[in-house]
Amino acid sequence: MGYDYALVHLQYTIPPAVALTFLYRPLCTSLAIYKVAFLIVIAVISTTPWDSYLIHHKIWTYPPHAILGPTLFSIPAEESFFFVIQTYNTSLLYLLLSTPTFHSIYLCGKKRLRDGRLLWLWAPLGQVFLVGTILAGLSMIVAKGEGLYMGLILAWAGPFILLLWHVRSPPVSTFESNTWRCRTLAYQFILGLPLSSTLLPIAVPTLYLWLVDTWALKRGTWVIESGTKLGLHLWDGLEIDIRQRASYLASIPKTFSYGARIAITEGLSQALARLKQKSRSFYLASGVFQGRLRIDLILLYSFCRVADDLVDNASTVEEARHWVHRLKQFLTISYDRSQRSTRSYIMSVFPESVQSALVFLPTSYLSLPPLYDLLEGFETDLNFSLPNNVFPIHDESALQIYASRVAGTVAESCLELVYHHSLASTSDTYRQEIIQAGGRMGVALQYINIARDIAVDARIGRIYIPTSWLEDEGLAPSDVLKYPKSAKVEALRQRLLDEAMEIYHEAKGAIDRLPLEARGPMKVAVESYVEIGRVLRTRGYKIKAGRATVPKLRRVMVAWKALTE
Ligand SMILES: CC(C)=CCC/C(C)=C/CC/C(C)=C/CC/C(C)=C/[C@@H]1[C@@H](COP(=O)(O)OP(=O)(O)O)[C@]1(C)CC/C=C(\C)CC/C=C(\C)CCC=C(C)C
Repeated sequence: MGYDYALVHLQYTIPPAVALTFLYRPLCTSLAIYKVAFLIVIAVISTTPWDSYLIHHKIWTYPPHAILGPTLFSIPAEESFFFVIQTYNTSLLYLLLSTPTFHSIYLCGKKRLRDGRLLWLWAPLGQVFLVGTILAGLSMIVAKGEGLYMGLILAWAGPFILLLWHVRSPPVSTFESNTWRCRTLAYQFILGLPLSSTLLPIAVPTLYLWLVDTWALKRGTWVIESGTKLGLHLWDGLEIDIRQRASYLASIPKTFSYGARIAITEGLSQALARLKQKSRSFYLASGVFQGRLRIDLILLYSFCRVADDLVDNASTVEEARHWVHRLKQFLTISYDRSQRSTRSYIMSVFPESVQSALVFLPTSYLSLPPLYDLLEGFETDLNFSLPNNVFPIHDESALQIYASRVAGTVAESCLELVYHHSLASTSDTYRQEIIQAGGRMGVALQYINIARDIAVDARIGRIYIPTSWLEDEGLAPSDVLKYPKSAKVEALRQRLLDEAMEIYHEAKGAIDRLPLEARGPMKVAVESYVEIGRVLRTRGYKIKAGRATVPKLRRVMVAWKALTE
């Protein structure tokens, strides 16, 4: 009996497991636990017979002075633990590194990789290579010579990788009322994913475990018997052993994410690109939501953004009104379940660049009133151009109504999605209380948005600060339009921020009453935006494209704090 192998774990595999658990803990969901547990079960079941065979045939031995003693099918307990901890570490690293990756957009529809490499060519190439590898492995086993160990590795790992290369998504995936034909092979998905989700989680543990292996082989903690190995060394002390690499590849959950059945790659890609380009706060927050909720929030954002932009970017008020009308018409048709012409209406009336944002709005579980009210809120913006020069936000109550229409409604829709995707059961009254608080939070965020954009809005003739507040400072709307950065306007910005913070503090407790899986991510979404308000309260904040920005590191810290609180 000895402690050598146990020490390998104590020194090299358990510390990274603890560190990765600590890092991943704020992002952990029951889905992630299921994924890791599933992979561990697969790793243990597939490796145990193979390892047991190696030990029985004395290809792989453990000196008795290096192990504690208990065995299962002749495999020392430490080695069985290795299957578990190695898979655990690699899976967690993969999950961490792929947190920002929006897997659904890599599912199908891409015949070419981004850099133009032809994907279809990879299928036969992969097949030939993997089948060749397996055959080579089998022939080395039959020859029973120095290549025996390598042969056993290739013949064992090859079929797993071949299987992964070829897993197919279901032939028909449905999303809402849209049916999309798509058959995806896993290799398309694997090759399409960013390297941070594929190569990195394989390369880092492989290199790390090579180093550990070197150390253990040198100390004699485990031994590969001579006569069964090729004798090739990557560096002094390390046999070429692709076992780790193969098992990492097999342990990466590349294919079966929650959204794996959704073949709306193109629409999702556009929605994600829109979010990434337009809102750094919500883009960061979207990374910590999981599964379908994440997808639907991104789709909701895409719809809101497109609707807002259509109205804001119109060259005349008439054109803007026209878009509001068409958007309302779109909602009416979508929610009139007897009509099946939503898609053709979208295609015939809206520009191609925005069509997918409307097609993929999940109308079957979002209610109509908040979406409709949002469009009514946009109509307020059009009143800035009325000829009588009276500004529509005349007092604080007009401001509140406006903010709850353009942002309270968005909060309501977000929360509808949270509850739709949650298994937690809550009473209607409880839910209504939360949704009401959410609406208030939306108002707070909109106040921050207005406080940030005073100068940007003034350039297009808009002032959202109530006219009555301007009067309190002895200002006329024209003063704000001309000098949006004056000391008096700055005082009004701070007054608006005070209001925003008061509402935020009132409403934020409700986030802790949300279903567990949405709490952390929702805090990240809210806190990332509120941080803009905090920045606006500090002197000498950074301006980018005319707007105050939160530095990247600070945003990440805010997200981390929100998740770990
Ligand atoms: C994580 C994720 C992807 C969330 C998506 C949230 C979402 C659907 C946002 C839509 C934003 C949008 C474009 C709305 C149109 C109207 C508008 C402009 C509203 C302002 C947003 C600012 O977005 P952005 O900075 O991109 O816009 P501009 O650059 O100014 O054009 C708003 C400030 C409203 C945002 C309000 C919310 C997202 C609601 C937040 C509240 C909750 C989620 C509820 C919290 C829960 C409780 C229980 C308190």
